[in-house]
Amino acid sequence: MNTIKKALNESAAMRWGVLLLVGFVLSVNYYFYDAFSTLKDDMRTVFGFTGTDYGLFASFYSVPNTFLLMAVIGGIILDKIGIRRTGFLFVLFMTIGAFLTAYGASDYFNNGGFGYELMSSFLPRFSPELKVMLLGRFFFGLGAETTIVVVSKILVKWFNGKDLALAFGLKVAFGRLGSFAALRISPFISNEGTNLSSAIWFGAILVSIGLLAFLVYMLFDAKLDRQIQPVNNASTTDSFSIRDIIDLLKNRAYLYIALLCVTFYSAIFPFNHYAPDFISDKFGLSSIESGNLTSFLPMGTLIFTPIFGALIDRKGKSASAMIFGAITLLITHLLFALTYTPPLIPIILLGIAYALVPAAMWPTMVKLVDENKIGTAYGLMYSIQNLGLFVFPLLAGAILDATNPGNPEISDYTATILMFAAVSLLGLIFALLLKFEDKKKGFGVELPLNKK
Ligand SMILES: N[C@@H](Cc1c[nH]cn1)C(=O)NCC(=O)O
Repeated sequence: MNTIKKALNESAAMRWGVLLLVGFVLSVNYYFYDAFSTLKDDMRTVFGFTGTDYGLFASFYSVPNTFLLMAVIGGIILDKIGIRRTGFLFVLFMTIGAFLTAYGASDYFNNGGFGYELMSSFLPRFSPELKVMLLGRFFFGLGAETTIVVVSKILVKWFNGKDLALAFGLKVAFGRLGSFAALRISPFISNEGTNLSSAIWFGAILVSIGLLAFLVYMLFDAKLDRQIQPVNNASTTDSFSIRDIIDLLKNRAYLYIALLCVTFYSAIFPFNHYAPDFISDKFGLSSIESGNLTSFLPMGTLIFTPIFGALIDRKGKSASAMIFGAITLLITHLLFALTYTPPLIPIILLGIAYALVPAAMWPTMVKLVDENKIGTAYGLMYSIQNLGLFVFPLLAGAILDATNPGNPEISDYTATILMFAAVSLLGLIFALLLKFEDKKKGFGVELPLNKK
């Protein structure tokens, strides 16, 4: 009788099952990241948060990843101690952060519960609930970014040579599904702020279910390791050197793509934090209506990112796709800031940019960097990106407050959105520089990703 067993990753059903499990972890990550954008106005009425307070809250996600370089360090830890221990640790951080955030917003805490006095005893400019929520956002960000790097490594482990690009496109789609759900469910539960705390607890509970899903994944990961360990042992000993980071930063094409990454996402994610409130204020919609409208964005990208990814696999033109996406983003912000074009039109344009650039940008890394340095390359790119995700929500909140004195119910977002347009213009310049550098050095960024 034949006793040779297939490794788990050779079964298509197992691979897609694993994608579903870790995709769920990403969905809850993105859910909690985006759940607050439709609650901005509710946090203003319930907690008296100003635009600056809200901007600070959104920005705190990036503090550990930028100032403590946690995304790079997380990537290095991942390469050293492996997927299971790193993944568990960082998904746990994400869960602790989500629960801390919900605790800070809870009625129990705000009625003098555990820690309230302590939190009232310093920095009186910030309310006790904001301070606890900032701490929660810090831990959530610390866990969430490295979790994305861990999931990328899991996909390489299971899908390398077997539909890897499609798996990466679907990974982005799972994230967008979480954002879509957040924009729909969060304002619905909050019900104009009457159940604000429940809306945040709901998100935290989802994140904790993500931790359970990761624990289940760990069982499969351990089994796969038992099956493939002898084969892989020889190739997993590449140690980290600071020289790797210096070499990356000396590679101009890598630098341009990292700068495109920070500017492109800084004109999207921080904008998304304000989009439902902006649309509601400019076009006179309720928070549920503007949340529903904004949710077309992740819904569209959920469908189109894997499709654009599959096209780039076959036809190439990644640099051109990034340039086209950057131009579309610039047009979107100019339409939002300077015209009353029905908001669905700029949202569709934004969706095209938001699907096109990520589909082209993330896989292009394999053309610029050796495969054994790719974890460090992504980690460094995420840390640089988080600098933008820290600065721009803060700047947006400060511009909003400066141009709308007195924290009014309806705000004029023109100056804030023009700031996002300026950032998009910078992104376009870096996309063009990338294309020129590729032409000069011949990395092959415009060539298809699939090998003939
Ligand atoms: N670093 C993440 C930021 C993020 C957004 N939502 C949750 N985390 C990122 O850039 N992801 C790439 C993407 O295209 O979603």
